Amino acid sequence: MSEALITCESLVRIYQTGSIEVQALQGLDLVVNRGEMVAVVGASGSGKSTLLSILAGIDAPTAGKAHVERWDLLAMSRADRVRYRRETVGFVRQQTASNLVPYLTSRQVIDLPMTAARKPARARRQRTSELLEALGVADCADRRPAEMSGGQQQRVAIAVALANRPHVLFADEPTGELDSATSAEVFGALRDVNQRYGVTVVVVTHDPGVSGQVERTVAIRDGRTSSEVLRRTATNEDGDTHVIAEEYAVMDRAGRVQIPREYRETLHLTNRVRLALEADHVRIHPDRTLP
Ligand SMILES: Nc1ncnc2c1ncn2[C@@H]1O[C@H](COP(=O)(O)OP(=O)(O)OP(=O)(O)O)[C@@H](O)[C@H]1O
Repeated sequence: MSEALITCESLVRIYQTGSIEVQALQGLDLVVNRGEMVAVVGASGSGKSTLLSILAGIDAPTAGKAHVERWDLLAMSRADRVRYRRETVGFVRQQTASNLVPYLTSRQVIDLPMTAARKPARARRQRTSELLEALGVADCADRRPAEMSGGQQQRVAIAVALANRPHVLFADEPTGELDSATSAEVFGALRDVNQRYGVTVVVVTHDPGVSGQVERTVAIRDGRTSSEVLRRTATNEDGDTHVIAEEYAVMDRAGRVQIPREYRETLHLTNRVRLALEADHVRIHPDRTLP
C-alpha cells in the first residue's frame, strides 16, 4: 500500500474582499502518495493556485483538513510555517523572473535557501554543483537570469526549490511563459528529479500535452476535485506497449460522488436516482417515477 504524503479532506478557502466572499475551494478532496508526480488541471478560477499556495504553506485554509507528512496545515504556528517552507516543500512559480534574483548568479541563488537553513559551506557548494549538473545547467553556474533563456531560468528555479532536499515540490504553471519545445524540456526536468530524487511533484498546468505525460491528472472544477485520469502502460500479446488512460470520479469519505454533467444530461438524471448494488459494481438509473 502506498503511503499518503498529502491528504486534503473537504478543504475550504474563502477570500473576503469587503462584503464580497469568494469560495475559491469548496470542499476539495485529494490524496497524493509519496513519490508520485501529479498534474492538477482546471479552468481559470477553478482554485488551482489557491490549492497550491495552501499546500506550500503560503496561504492558510478556512476549513476542512489538510496534512502534508506530519504537518497539519490548519494548525501551524508562524514558526512551524517557516520551518515547513524551508524543510519540507519547494516551490516553482510561473514567472521565470520571480523565481530568481536579477543580480545573483545561478550558483549564488541556489546557495541562498541553504544559507538560510544554516548548512555548512562545503555541503552547500557540493549540493549546488550536483543540482546544476542534474538539471543540465552546469554551464549557467556563473550567469545571471538576464544571461539565460526562459527554459534555463526555470531549470535553475527547480534547483533552488530542491536545494534543501524537500520531500515535495510544487510548481504553479512552471511552463506558462515558455514555448512548447522549451516547456517539454522543463517538464522533462521535473519528471527527472521526481525519479532521481524520489521527490513528490505536484504541478498545476493548463497544458493538456503536459498532463498527458504524468501517471495521474487531477481535474478541479469550481473548487472541488471533479475527476482523476490515471495512465498506465500496457503491453499486448504482440509485445507492443500503449498507454491506457482511465477516468475516475472522486469519492469523499461520506461516499459522495459527482456524476459528470454530460452523463446527467444524456440520461436525464435529476435530483433523485435509483441505485442498485451488484456483485462488483453499483448501477445508477434515472428515476422512472418522474413524469
Ligand atoms: N487573494 C484573493 N482575494 C480574493 N479572491 C481571490 C484571491 N485569490 C484568488 N481569488 C479567487 O479565487 C478563485 C480561485 O482562484 P485561483 O487563482 O486559485 O484559480 P486558478 O484555477 O489558479 O486560476 P488561473 O488558472 O487563472 O490561475 C477565483 O475566483 C479568484 O478570483
